[in-house]
Amino acid sequence: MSFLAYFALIATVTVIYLAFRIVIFPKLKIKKLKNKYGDQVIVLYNFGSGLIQEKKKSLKQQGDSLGTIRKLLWSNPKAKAIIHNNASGQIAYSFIDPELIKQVHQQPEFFVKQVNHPAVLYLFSKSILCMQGKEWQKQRQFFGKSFHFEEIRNYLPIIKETSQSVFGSIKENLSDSSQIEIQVVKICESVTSEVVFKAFFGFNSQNLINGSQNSLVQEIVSIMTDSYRIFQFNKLAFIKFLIFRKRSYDFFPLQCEREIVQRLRKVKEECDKIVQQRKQQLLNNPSLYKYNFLDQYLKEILLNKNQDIREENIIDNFLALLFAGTDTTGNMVGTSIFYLSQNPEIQNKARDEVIELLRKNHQCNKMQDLYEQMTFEDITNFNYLNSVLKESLRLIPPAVNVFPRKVIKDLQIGKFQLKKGDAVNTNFICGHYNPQVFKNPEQFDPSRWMNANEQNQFSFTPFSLGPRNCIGQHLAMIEGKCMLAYILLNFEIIPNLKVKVRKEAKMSYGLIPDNLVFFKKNCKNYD
Ligand code: HEM
Repeated sequence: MSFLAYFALIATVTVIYLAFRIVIFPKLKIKKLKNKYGDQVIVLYNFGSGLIQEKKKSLKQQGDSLGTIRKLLWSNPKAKAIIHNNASGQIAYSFIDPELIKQVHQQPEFFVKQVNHPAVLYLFSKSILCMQGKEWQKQRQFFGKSFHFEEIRNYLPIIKETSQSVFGSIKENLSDSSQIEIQVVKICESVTSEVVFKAFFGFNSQNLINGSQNSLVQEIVSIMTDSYRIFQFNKLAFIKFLIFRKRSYDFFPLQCEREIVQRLRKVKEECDKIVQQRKQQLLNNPSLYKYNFLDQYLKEILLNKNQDIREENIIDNFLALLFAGTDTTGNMVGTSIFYLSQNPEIQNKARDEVIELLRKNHQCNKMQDLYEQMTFEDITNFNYLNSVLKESLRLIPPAVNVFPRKVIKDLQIGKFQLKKGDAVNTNFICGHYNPQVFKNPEQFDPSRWMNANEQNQFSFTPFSLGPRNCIGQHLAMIEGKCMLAYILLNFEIIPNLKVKVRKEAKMSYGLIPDNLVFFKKNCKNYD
């Protein structure tokens, strides 16, 4: 047989295999499942892309990536799950019913996290985010201690100082009468990313990477965004991803993929330099240990000789915290700032709470002094501000899609029989907009959270649930309240009426464009 004939044969077999895997198998299976479960399920098939295509269409037509899903839910009130295809032809269940979501997340032994994105794997495969089983348990136990609610008070000085430095520089550039357009998520992310960096390494991230204008943190955040964009907008990269999945950077790399890999390598090398330097310092002088993640790691390894904690996990875990804690928390605070701008009464009420509580607890009047005196206890007592953040998380949960889970043993979830190899995608948005739990679900109403009866822990799950829930949730809420307290004390938040706001599910779910509000110096007299 000639080379050409071989090539034609292989190409034909590949096309037939892909047609079966991506089109015929999922279509038949979805039809079968619809017959079996009837109106308990909504079914969706999108050629080669699963829900990704549905979200793109929905953003274009309705200005909300999740608009179609929301409409489907409302027109199918009996549905407990959406069954759809994933990009690779896998069958995926997205449960709607909170009880079923709870059952999935409380039985992690039946699932593994399915992480296919090559950049995510390159950056985090040896981190808590991607690990499974016993390895994950060890990491979670070690990290869990530092993220305990009471431990977060140790990071408050870092959070206060970073918020003040970022938002304070905006204030310095404003005269009493002027106002300035604010890129809300971008500015909030510059706080949240720096907080993770400082909490991890104990100093700030000003050091530049050779050849880049960015600080180390900015470079990492920008690599993550760029690598997601490649899949979104480069069709060739996406097709390669469908075929090679997590190895797609390894085969026939495109120029843009090569660049990402180079940048990833550089970032890891920079982080490694920091770790090695600190290790040497501590070996020379153990009395230098401080309260930060890196020193705690090195203490376990060098002093306590803990075999479970390994040096090779340090950088991946730092990158994982940065990935998990920057964009999410930035979007939560950015969304809150947007809603406060749209609702002046709520904004005033939140500001009044902060000023009254701080004045009651401290002997000072000026906004700057109040912020400087603010303690961990004050922040935990900002109940209304807490409700503002929760209401933003309900309406626009930044982590709307958790990593898909792959079923590793057949199991029953409610009436649904899940087979080994199926995927489970969780869409928290469904519970968050359930009108039976939240009256007027589309309305931004923080006061609903002041009434404890209205809370339903399984319908409101922005931080996921079960043993693999968000380890950084207390840190995120304290950061959020601290940033909002600074903003409310120092600025009036004014809506940018020129922008047409949309809701996009990309790396996080959030509002676009980013220039959502103006800040004006708060010159009111509160005496
Ligand atoms: C508003 C802010 C945040 C939201 C909405 C959020 C949401 C979530 C969600 C939904 C998960 C589960 C993901 C999954 O199972 O696939 C998760 C996991 C995680 N989050 Fe967060 N997160 C936030 C902030 C943070 C912060 C500030 C940090 C740390 C600096 C953090 C670190 C992590 C880590 C390490 C995991 C993986 C935990 C594990 O697998 O054991 N998150 N987060």
